[in-house]
Amino acid sequence: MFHALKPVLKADCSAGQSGEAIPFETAVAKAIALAKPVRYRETVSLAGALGRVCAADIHSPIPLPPFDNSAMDGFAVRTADFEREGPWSFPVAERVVAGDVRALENLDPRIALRIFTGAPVPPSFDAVVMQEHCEQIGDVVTICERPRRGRHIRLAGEDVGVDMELVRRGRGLSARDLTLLAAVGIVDVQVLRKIRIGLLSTGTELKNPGESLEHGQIYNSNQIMLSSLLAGCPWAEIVDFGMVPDRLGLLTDVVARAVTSCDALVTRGGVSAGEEDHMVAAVQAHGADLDVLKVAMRPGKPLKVGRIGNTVFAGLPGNPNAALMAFRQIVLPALRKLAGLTETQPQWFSAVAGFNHKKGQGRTEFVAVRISGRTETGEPVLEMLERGSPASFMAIALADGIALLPPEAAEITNRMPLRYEPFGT
Ligand SMILES: Nc1nc2c(c(=O)[nH]1)N[C@H]1C(S)=C(S)[C@@H](COP(=O)(O)OP(=O)(O)OC[C@H]3O[C@@H](n4cnc5c(N)ncnc54)[C@H](O)[C@@H]3O)O[C@H]1N2
Ligand code: MOO
Repeated sequence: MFHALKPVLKADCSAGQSGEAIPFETAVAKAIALAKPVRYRETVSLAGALGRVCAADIHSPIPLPPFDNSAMDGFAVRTADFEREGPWSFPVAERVVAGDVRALENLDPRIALRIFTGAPVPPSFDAVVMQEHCEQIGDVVTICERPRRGRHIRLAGEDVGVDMELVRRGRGLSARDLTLLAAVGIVDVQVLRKIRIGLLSTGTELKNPGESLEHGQIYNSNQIMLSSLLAGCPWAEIVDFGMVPDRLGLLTDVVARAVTSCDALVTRGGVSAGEEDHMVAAVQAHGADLDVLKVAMRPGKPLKVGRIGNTVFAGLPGNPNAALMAFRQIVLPALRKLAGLTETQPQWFSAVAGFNHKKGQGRTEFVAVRISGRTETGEPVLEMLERGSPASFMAIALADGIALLPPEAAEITNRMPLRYEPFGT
């Protein structure tokens, strides 16, 4: 007996599967354009500033080094004292160690000073001779080679000048930035507040790892994928809305909570064409304005991006690799912009294909790849894993990174230049 079939296509195609897919680059530009950077600032200590977004340009309050100092253990001398031919002998008048705060001025002519690495070089002394090139007997040092003026002296301000720009606003503070700030004595920095990102998985089939699985059910893997990716983003704070079955009313309720408390809402699943896909209807019930409805990319085609009032909305497709690629390539750049970061895009490296692959022309494809070798010039040769299936977990788990297969190509042939993004960047 046959059941009456429900019509599959809705007249208004509200899930957004109707219409042309927009090019990948256009989708990235639209997603970035709709994210407006947060403005609220807070002050944090250097110890808590790693990865936070610098809110104002920072200039150096002092020079580096702060004073002329010795780069070697040895003897400080005045090059004008090296008259006629050597060797030259000088009485050793003082011992200057690192941290010596005495003002050693008006010292006698034709003397040398015992000096150590990092110790201040007194005025009028203009070279340091390494102790390996000196012979000290009692209080007299003998030097055989005439030193060059300035030799082994690190001059005040030669590294960093007063007022020099150290870090620019919009930069995610790195360990190297914080090292520089500590070196000039800065204690705390103004950063932009963390953005609050709501995470939500939808799917009646989903169970949490640890729960028992019945036929037809699967474990929710997208949740940990996204929370782990965002755990590496110190400029973001996660609000976890858990898992919600594919029911419009329930989804609408969660969206209502998310828009009042989050700067962005990132959902997974329920954005495709079937009548069990309610995510779009749920956000539209709250007046969502969607700029991206369908992208000429694989995987990730059904990605939705827009705004629900002041909240950025990203509806990732449920297929794990589609969620991963759409998140990394389109949603993450928008979230980075929202957090106030100036650099939003992934960093691509050049590589070459180590495979042949027929692809859809006009579509940008992202495939899991492994480095199988190097060209003569050192570029990675990429092996494509699992033919780019949007639902393969193993391919992504085994991959070294992602290759971008450009839309203009209908076929990728061996040794074709490709863009490659290693995982971990
Ligand atoms: N008639 C059409 N069907 C589909 C189209 C289409 O254009 N027309 N697009 C396909 C593409 S491409 C993708 S990608 C998926 C996206 O679908 P949804 O975003 O609606 O996601 P679901 O249907 O809810 O799930 C898809 C797939 O992923 C699994 N899933 C969902 N959530 C999770 C999770 N948290 N962890 C692990 N796996 C998850 C789910 O069980 C499904 O197998 O639509 C195609 N269909
Ligand atoms: O976006 Mo889908 O993953 O291409 O199948």
